[in-house]
Amino acid sequence: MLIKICGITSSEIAETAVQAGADFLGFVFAKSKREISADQARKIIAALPEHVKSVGVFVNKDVQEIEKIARITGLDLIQLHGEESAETVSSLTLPVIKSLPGTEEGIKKAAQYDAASYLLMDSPPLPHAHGGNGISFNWSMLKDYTFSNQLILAGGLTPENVAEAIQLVNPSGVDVSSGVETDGKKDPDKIKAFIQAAKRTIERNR
Ligand SMILES: O=C(O)c1ccccc1N[C@@H]1O[C@H](COP(=O)(O)O)[C@@H](O)[C@H]1O
Repeated sequence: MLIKICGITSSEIAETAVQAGADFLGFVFAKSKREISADQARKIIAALPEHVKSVGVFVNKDVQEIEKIARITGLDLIQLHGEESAETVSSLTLPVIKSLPGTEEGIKKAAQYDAASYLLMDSPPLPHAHGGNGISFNWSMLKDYTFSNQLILAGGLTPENVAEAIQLVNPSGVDVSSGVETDGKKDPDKIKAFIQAAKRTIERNR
C-alpha cells in the first residue's frame, strides 16, 4: 500500500517525508495555501530518490498547461482534483490519479475513468477549495465497491484515524495534507506519526 503526503512546499519537508517512508509526494499547482511554483517544485523533485514519485495536483487546468508543468518539473504522476472529463484523463501522457467525491454520485462516476491508474476518493469540494480541506466522509460507503482502478483514500485523514480508515476500506493507498499540519504548516512529527500508523496497520493486516 502506498502513502502520499500532499502539499509539499520545501526540501526539508520533502526530506522528512522521504526518510519516514512516503511513496508519493504531492505538489499543488492550483489555488491553495499550499500552491508551489514550477521552479520551486523542480528543485525539490530533482533531489528525490528514484523510488519516491512526484505527483502534480491540478484543478480544472488545460491539458497543455498540465503537460508543460509536468515537463518543467519532472513529475511522475498527475492528480486531477476538479471536474475533469474522462477525455482529459485519456489525453495526458503520464499516469493519472483522478479524484472523485466520496458520495453515491461520485462512486457512480468512477466507471467513466477506466483510463486513470488510480481513483482517489475525497470529501466533496467546498465552494472555495477543491481539496486539502481536512474533512472526512463516510468511508464505510466504499467497503462494498470494487473499482477497476487502484483506490486511494483521502479526506481528513490524520495520524489518529488512518489505521481505522485502512481497516475499513483496505485501499491501495492513503493521501493526507491537512492532517499532518500544525497551524497550517507541515509538521515533521505528524508526518512521521502518520506514516508509522499507516505502515503498522498494513503490517498487521498482512
Ligand atoms: O492540498 C491542497 O491544498 C489541495 C488543493 C487543491 C486540490 C487538492 C488538494 N489536496 C488534496 O486534497 C485531498 C484531501 O486533503 P486533506 O488531507 O483532507 O487536507 C488530498 O487528496 C490532497 O492530495
